Amino acid sequence: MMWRNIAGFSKASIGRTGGSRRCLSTAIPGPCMVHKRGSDILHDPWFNKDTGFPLTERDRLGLRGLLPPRIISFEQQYDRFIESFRSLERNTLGQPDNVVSLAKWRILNRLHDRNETLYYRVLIDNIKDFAPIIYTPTVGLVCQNYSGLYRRPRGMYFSVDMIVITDGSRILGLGDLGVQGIGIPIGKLDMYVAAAGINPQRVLPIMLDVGTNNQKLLQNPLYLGLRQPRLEGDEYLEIIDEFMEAAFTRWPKAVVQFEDFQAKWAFGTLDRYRKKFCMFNDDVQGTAGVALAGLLGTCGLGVTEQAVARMAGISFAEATKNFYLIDKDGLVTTERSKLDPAVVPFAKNPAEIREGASIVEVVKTVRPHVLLGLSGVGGIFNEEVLKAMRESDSCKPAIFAMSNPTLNAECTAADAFKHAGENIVFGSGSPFENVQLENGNVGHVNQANNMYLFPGIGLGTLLSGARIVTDGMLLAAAECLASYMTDEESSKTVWTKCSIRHITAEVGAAVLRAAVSDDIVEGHGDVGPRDLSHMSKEETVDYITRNMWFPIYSPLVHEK
Ligand SMILES: NC(=O)c1ccc[n+]([C@@H]2O[C@H](COP(=O)([O-])OP(=O)(O)OC[C@H]3O[C@@H](n4cnc5c(N)ncnc54)[C@H](O)[C@@H]3O)[C@@H](O)[C@H]2O)c1
Ligand SMILES: O=C(O)C[C@H](O)C(=O)O
Ligand SMILES: [Mg+2]
Repeated sequence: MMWRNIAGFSKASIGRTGGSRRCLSTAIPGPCMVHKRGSDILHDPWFNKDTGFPLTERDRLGLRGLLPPRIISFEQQYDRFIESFRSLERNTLGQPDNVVSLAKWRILNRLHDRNETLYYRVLIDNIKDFAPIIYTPTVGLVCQNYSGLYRRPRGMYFSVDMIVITDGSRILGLGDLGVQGIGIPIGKLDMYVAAAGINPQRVLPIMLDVGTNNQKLLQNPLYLGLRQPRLEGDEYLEIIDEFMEAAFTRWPKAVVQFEDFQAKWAFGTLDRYRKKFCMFNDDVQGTAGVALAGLLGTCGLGVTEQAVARMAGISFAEATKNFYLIDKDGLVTTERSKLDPAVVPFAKNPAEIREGASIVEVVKTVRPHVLLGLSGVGGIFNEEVLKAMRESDSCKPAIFAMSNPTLNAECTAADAFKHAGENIVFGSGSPFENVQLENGNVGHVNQANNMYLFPGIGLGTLLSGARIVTDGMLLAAAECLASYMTDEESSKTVWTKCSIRHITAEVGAAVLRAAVSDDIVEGHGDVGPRDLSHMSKEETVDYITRNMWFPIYSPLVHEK
């Protein structure tokens, strides 16, 4: 673990460091804002500016001689990095996708390890190109190879706002990856920095190593985690309980995001903690919100409100009649033994459609409007299933292949448009290129990934000071996201067309305002609960936006 010495940003500590004898004096030097000197600064990615250190800082922080004399501006450094990245793209043309993706991840990761300000700036400005590398789908490949790729730990911090925790038991659709799953909290928190403007000094990725049941990893001599089977039952829960108590004792105002826990623990831990701690489960709640936004969005903006109103107007039992749940054993009916209580309301009458019916049978019988894939199994929306969707009762059927990473998607975008028809709405968890259709139009791909929701849920909750995340806050987030999908042909990609920070600010504001409605806001910093409740929608968006961190080099010494 790396301990970052960030002392020196408060007035008191500026006073303490002011007389540091290690500051080489020029005229009448002002105080230095950092305790570290020389190579310690260059090796700290938070402070490091590489060749961008101005002369005053080189003098006073003991950097002369450690850097080449020429000063390179931030913009030049930025352009140079982008040029190296593009040259890597050129040099790896024609090589296998996995090799290229990992090479791209390495060059970004090396920058992250060296200079965080530059790293986050290139990430924010090029989020469309870089999110698929630091996040889904390449992060899956990184997790699979993590023990071999590992170079340097990612930190320990003084103050924490956002924690993303995993136990590594269900990493994307790749199964149990043990400690190598740490790549997911790191990737999610990078998205928190890029999309929500959470200060990278205040995020904490956590991997709880409770063992792994992945035999290949247990036998791999390079595997970095505990070589023991996963803890189970009460022993497991005691560890999670201890973590939650410790985290909230240390950082009572933090928000904890549970990520990629296997279903068996995802639902149980959510029930156990959601009324007690400020936490949510991204895969359960964030994903439900994205799927809901997608469903509302496919109705078109005009009818979204009506759809919500109608949904609110019917009972849960009525609503479940419209859903057909298929798992690895086929369609779930009441004939199934040992039904999970959460599944019971969805179980169909076997007289209507047989127990265990395949996806294609269900599609042919039900002629659904929407096909939603969260199976983790690549390709199960095969040609036959997709062709059956042509008989959908909807004139604009929706196909969401939400499983990650790319190879685990239920179908590709190209296959969906080719087999199911050119009138479909397509969404996928991992990015796909838009598809050139035979009729000359473009088949638009929406990225139906919780990355459009969790940053706003986390940021809105944090800035509200709420101590729990309510259903109202989650529904507000989904409805807000749905409003970004319009029915116009040209705007089908609108989720990705708007800047992700813009979407996050709006989603965050919706979450915060829902927390106000639920009367649970406690305020954040100088902004009290009354201030929050008096803010208009626009003022709330503005408040959220003003609280976003942005990467620029800060001066490390006072000029005077
Ligand atoms: N796009 C997103 O934002 C997003 C969010 C969360 C999860 N996911 C993806 O969803 C996938 C599943 O995650 P999860 O947490 O729901 O996993 P899970 O293990 O809880 O659920 C998988 C389900 O798929 C069923 N299944 C397995 N094989 C099947 C088959 N051949 N046919 C039909 N059903 C089958 C299983 O019975 C199970 O019910 C993963 O790939 C994950 O990456 C995507
Ligand atoms: O990580 C992602 O890309 C989305 C989601 O949380 C998943 O588990 O697949
Ligand atoms: Mg996940």
